Amino acid sequence: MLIINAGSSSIKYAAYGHLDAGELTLLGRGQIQGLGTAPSFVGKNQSGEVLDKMAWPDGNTLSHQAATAFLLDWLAENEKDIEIVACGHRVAHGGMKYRSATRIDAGVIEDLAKLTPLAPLHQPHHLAAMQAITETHPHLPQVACFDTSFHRTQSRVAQMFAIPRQMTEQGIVRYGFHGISYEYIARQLPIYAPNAHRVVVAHLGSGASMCAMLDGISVESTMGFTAVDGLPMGTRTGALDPGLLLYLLQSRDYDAVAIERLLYKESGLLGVSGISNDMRDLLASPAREAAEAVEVFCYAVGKFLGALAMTLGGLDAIVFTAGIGEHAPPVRANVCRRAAWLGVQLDAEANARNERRISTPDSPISAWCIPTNEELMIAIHTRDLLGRG
Ligand SMILES: Nc1ncnc2c1ncn2[C@@H]1O[C@H](COP(=O)(O)OP(=O)(O)O)[C@@H](O)[C@H]1O
Ligand SMILES: CC(=O)OP(=O)(O)O
Ligand SMILES: [Mg+2]
Repeated sequence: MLIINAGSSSIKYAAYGHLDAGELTLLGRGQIQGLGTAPSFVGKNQSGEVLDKMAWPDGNTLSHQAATAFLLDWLAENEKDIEIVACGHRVAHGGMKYRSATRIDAGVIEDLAKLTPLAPLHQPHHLAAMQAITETHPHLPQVACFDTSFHRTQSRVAQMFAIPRQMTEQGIVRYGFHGISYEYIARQLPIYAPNAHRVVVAHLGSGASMCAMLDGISVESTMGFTAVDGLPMGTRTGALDPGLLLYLLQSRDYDAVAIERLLYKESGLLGVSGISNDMRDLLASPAREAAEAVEVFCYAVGKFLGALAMTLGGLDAIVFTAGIGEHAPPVRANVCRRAAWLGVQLDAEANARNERRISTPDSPISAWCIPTNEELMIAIHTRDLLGRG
């Protein structure tokens, strides 16, 4: 099975073999990361050894579409031994209709395309990947796995906006995203922290959100109807006073296109720093603006941690994952410092080494750094769905 996970700054792929006992075996994986800043590719074999890598010097111009085409060409050329029998795709938005993994056909593609305005940095790239695969492998079964599925366990109240009821009934609700990642973490955490029932997971990547889970079930998340709500992100605003948008429309000559650009592309870490949307650049920069962008980000993570702990009636553990969550000790340390009053005691050395447990052994609330694996989760759903057929 070929798995494709298009994110806002990256396209990740993995190939899994499906052996007799239903076990999934990793055959190879890799990604193009840094789309929009400094794109680079790495392809690895099943043991994690690098097979190939390259970087695009005039990087900013590599589109998601070109990156997908590059990956498919590279796989055809360099992974000739892997015969693809199915393809699983990550899809950011499933809307009201698609609540679990679904076999892709022309009707599904048409439905998902209608959700593009709700996830403009993602949905077109998922669809482009499906179409590219359909062209090269017209009979290959393809499966869509949705970021929104995991959150459908949330209470009606948690999913509601305070808007006229008929709009809620039409599906204008808080969907939540990054659910494929949260589902993977929900399966992993009991291995490390079997007694953690009330957990907040911070998926901090180019897109960033947080999820409150009770015994591995989503009860609340920071993202809403679209993937722009909640935390500030690489280029997205996060939660914003909606009155500001009205002001821009009425008094500053903004139109919908300019608003979309502001919400999705010009803001977040990039907008505040004026330097980069990549946390690595900001942590390495001596500029005051870079430090301020990091502070704005960590402040928001801390603020939402408090709110999510409230929805759980307390907190047993916090988990950091995704690009920033897995690789940026200063960000985790900053957030844990803010949560010290709640009972999070950071183990600074474990944190600096990106160890799994980053809190002290007697910390009342434990803190964890757990790498996510959305590709494996997609492979499991793809296998389960097609296996049933
Ligand atoms: N070593 C690192 N230190 C700090 N931030 C990092 C590091 N590695 C990756 N990141 C951050 O993670 C982001 C990518 O995260 P990822 O979860 O792969 O994003 P996405 O799936 O949204 O494209 C990058 O934009 C960068 O900000
Ligand atoms: C939903 C979302 O923001 O995804 P990503 O973090 O991959 O951009
Ligand atoms: Mg991602």
